Amino acid sequence: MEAGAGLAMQSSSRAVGVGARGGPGGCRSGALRGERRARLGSLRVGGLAAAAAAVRVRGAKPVAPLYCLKTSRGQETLHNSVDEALLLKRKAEEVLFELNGRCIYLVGMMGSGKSTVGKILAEVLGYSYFDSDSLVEQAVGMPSVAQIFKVHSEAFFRDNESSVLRDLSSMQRLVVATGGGAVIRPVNWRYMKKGLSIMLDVPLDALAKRIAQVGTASRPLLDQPSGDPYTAAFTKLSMLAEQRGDAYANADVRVSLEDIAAKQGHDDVSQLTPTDIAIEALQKIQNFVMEHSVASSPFDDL
Ligand SMILES: Nc1ncnc2c1ncn2[C@@H]1O[C@H](COP(=O)(O)OP(=O)(O)OP(=O)(O)O)[C@@H](O)[C@H]1O
Ligand SMILES: O=C(O)C1=C[C@@H](O)[C@@H](O)[C@H](O)C1
Repeated sequence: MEAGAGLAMQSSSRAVGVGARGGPGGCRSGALRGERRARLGSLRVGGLAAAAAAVRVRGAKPVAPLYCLKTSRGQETLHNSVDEALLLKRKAEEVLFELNGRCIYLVGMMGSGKSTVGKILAEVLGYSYFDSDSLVEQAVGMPSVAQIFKVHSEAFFRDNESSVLRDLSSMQRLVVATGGGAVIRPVNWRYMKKGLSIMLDVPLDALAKRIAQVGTASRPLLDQPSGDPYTAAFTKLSMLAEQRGDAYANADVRVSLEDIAAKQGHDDVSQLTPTDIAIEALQKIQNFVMEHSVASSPFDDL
């Protein structure tokens, strides 16, 4: 089956909310409706670091700040998530224009949050979301990447991964969460360079903790039948990171969780929400597009 045949089935641009921690209880961008929307022009962001202290629509005068009310932990969290959702929405509006339909490819190690952050970006940009691992599963007709590796081989998986990326590269307005190893084949970069690529850079310790939490069975390159899952994941991820460092560096922008945490005054990346990361990704995209004047679409000439 051709990889492209499954694309429509997988698309989901409405997959997740944009609230704090990305969880079901998080505050969604729907919070923008009503009177709060009118204040968007100059919202002071109490819940984020000083760097993100103010968001202003061009030419608008500052209005009353929306600070966290520190009366209770719950209220503070609510305000933080409203601040985050508004900032995310505002950034997405700016970036959307500059993207001009270009696709976004998220690259990074296993567990780096490509799917989690990718769904948020797709939702706020109104893009369709695809996961290249899932598309390979559909194309091959097998329920998991792990099974494809077992029954066929890694090389077979990689061939199909390249076909999927080739098919996706002819489209517009997509956010694609790529497989962790998609970066190793130069031909995949030819496809991904039709859009903008973002590398999610997450410390290995945080990756290994995330992966150990859910187990390694679904990730064949990390799977180890016995032993401590954290140690197994950490050891293998360290090796892969070493091998793939240069390949990940091909990405147009790098989003470092350590940098975001430092800006926000956290000493641990685990305190960052997926929304924090999505906001930083949008900011980095905007900087990249402005620096490289790539506002025109690669499809303009076609
Ligand atoms: N910012 C975050 N903070 C804490 N946990 C997170 C964060 N982002 C993602 N996670 C969790 O880490 C795990 C991996 O995330 P996700 O599936 O988005 O990564 P991925 O890069 O798509 O992984 P893979 O390439 O292996 O499929 C999930 O359990 C997810 O809930
Ligand atoms: O890092 C990798 O090489 C992989 C990551 C996963 O997303 C899958 O694409 C597969 O398990 C291989």
